Amino acid sequence: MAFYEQEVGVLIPEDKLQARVRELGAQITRDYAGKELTFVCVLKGSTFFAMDLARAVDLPLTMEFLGVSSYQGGTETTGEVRITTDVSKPMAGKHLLIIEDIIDTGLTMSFLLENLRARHPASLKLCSLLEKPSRARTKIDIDYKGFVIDDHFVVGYGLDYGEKLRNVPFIGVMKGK
Ligand SMILES: O=P(O)(O)OC[C@H]1O[C@H](OP(=O)(O)OP(=O)(O)O)[C@H](O)[C@@H]1O
Ligand code: HPA
Repeated sequence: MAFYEQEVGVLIPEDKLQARVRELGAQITRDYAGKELTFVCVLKGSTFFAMDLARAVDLPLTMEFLGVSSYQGGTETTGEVRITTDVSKPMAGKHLLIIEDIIDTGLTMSFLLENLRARHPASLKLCSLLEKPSRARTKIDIDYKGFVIDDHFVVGYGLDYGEKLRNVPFIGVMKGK
């Protein structure tokens, strides 16, 4: 029995996740053909999704990583978004695709979009595996979206609860929460 089975139930199973990642990869491949694409992967939550998606894109892309934190281990945002690690190269003139795990209140993405826009990229788009519209505090347009979910605090496939459960292989919900 896996370590998480008593506390986590399945919301989106692994095979459904992987099938959607392949579809998104094919769509991104078509849309960015002939362009130099840079993934801006948002640490830490998007890492599992970003690694799978990168392998589903049939283009020679570059990967950058940008760390932001606002939940500080809990299930409610602190409302204060901080950059914990910045990208390693200038972003000016590049075709940026932000890779995120979840748009929940939208506060993190609102901050990030403004921050990256100010660096004058050639283009800036957003790919998020999950969207939780019931908790949105600001409107975020998602160019590539995996799944829309109801108001659950989700874990797994990169998403954490108190920094744990990121390595659960599916999108799960905490039992009894
Ligand atoms: O739409 P919002 O309400 O702002 O929530 C979404 C953000 O919250 C999580 O990050 P977190 O701050 O937990 O950092 P982590 O990715 O390192 O877990 C998640 O990975 C998103 O970046
Ligand atoms: O539902 C969630 N789960 C984990 N991390 C999160 N960060 C924002 N929303 C969530």
